[in-house]
Amino acid sequence: MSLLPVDEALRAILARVPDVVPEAVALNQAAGRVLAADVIAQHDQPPFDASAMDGYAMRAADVSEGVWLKVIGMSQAGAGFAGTVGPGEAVRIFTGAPVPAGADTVIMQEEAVREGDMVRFTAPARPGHSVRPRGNDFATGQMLIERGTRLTPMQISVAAAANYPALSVATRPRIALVATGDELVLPGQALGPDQIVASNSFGLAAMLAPYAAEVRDHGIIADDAETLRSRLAAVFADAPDIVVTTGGASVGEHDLVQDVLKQLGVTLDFWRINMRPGKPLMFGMHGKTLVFGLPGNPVSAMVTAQVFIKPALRRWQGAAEPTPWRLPLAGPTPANTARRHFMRAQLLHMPTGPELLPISQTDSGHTSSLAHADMLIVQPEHDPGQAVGALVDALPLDGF
Ligand SMILES: Nc1nc2c(c(=O)[nH]1)N[C@H]1C(S)=C(S)[C@@H](COP(=O)(O)OP(=O)(O)OC[C@H]3O[C@@H](n4cnc5c(N)ncnc54)[C@H](O)[C@@H]3O)O[C@H]1N2
Ligand code: MOO
Repeated sequence: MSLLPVDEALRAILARVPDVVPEAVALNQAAGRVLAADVIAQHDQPPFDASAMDGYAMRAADVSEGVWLKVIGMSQAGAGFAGTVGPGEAVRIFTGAPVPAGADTVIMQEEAVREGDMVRFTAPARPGHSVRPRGNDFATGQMLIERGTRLTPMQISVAAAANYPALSVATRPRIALVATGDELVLPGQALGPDQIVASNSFGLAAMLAPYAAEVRDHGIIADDAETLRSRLAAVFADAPDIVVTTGGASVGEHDLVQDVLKQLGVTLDFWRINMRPGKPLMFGMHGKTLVFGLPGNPVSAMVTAQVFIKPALRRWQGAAEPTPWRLPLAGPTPANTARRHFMRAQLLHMPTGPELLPISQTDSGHTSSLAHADMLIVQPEHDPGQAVGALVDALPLDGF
C-alpha cells in the first residue's frame, strides 16, 4: 500500500484553495481577521508638531536660570495658539496640543515657576525636547501593516490611528462538520452498550472557528450507505466551502464514507498519508467545495486538522504559513517508523527558557493525552530518536 508523503498531500490541498476574496469590515469587527490590502498612512502622525508634556512652549535659546518669560497665551489639544512665540515669550501648553509657531521646545510644568503671567524655569532647555515633530510617528504614504497580517488588537489601534474606519480583509470559508459512526452519541447522553461519546466535531469546531465565517455541525450520521448518502447530499446542498467528515475513513466494511462521497460526485485527490496518527486521511473536491475525510480516532482527527486544514484556512485568507518552532527536548524521543510522526508534547516554561516534553502516549484513540498537548513535535520519517536537549521542530496547537 503506497502512502502519500505529508508534504505532497499538503501541496495538493493548498493547490485547491481558491484566491483570496476581499471584503470590507468595520474596525470593531476586524480583530483576528487577515488583511487583504496593506494599511498605508493617509496622513502625517502627529499631524502637527505636538507637545509631549503639560508645561510651557518657548524658544530654547531664551531659557536660562532666573530669566522670566512672558506667558502670552495657551495651546490646548484641539485648540492651538494662533499667534507666534517671540523672544522672551512662552505659551502655556498641554499634552497633545500643537506647539505654536516660533516655539521649538517644551518644558514640563514641574520644572517651571509661575507668577502671574510670567514664568521661569528650574531646568535648562534642550532644543526640541518634549516636542513630537509632525510625522514622527508615521508619515503619509508609509506602510503600516502588510496584507496577509492577522490583525491583533495592537494593529487595530494602529489602523484606527491611520484614519481607517473599515479594513479590507479576506473572506473566510463556511465549514460543515459531519461525524459518522453507529456507535456515536452526543455528550450528555447516557451511554448504552457499545456506545462511544462523539467528541471530534466539538474539538474541530473549536479549532476551526477562528478561521471560518461559520462552522456548522451537521451532527452524527449512522454507518448506513443510504442514510449517509441522503444526509451528506443535504450537507452539500447547503453549498459550504469546506466539508469535514470524521470516521469511516479506513478499510473496514463499515467505512463507507469514501464510497458515498464518490457517489455524490466527490473527486478524490488522495487517500492515505505517510503519517501517524492520521494515515487514512482522504481529500477531494465536490465542485468548488474542499472535502476532508478525517479518520475517526480522536487524536488522528485533531492532528490531521492541525496539519492539513489549518494551513488550507491560512492560505484561504492569504496568511503566510508560520515556520515550525524549534525547541529543545525536555525528554528523549524514541526511534520513529517510516511514517512522519506528529507527537503530542507539553510546552514547559523552564527558568532557562521553553522546552518540549514529549508525551509518551502515541495511541490515536487516547484522547486524555490531548489535555496536556500544547504542541506537536514533527518527528521525521525514520528518525533514530533524539536525546534530551536536542532541538526539534514543533507545531503549536494554539494560535493561528
Ligand atoms: N485493517 C485496518 N484497520 C485500520 C487501519 C488500517 O490501515 N487497516 N487503519 C487504522 C487507523 S490508522 C485509523 S486512524 C483508524 C481510522 O478509522 P476510521 O476513520 O474508519 O474511523 P472509525 O473506524 O469510524 O473510528 C475509529 C475510532 O474512533 C472513534 N470515533 C469515530 N468517530 C468519533 C467521534 N466523532 N468522536 C469520538 N470518537 C470517534 C470510533 O468509535 C473508533 O473507536 O482505522 C484503523 N483501522
Ligand atoms: O493513522 Mo491512525 O490515525 O494512527 O490511528
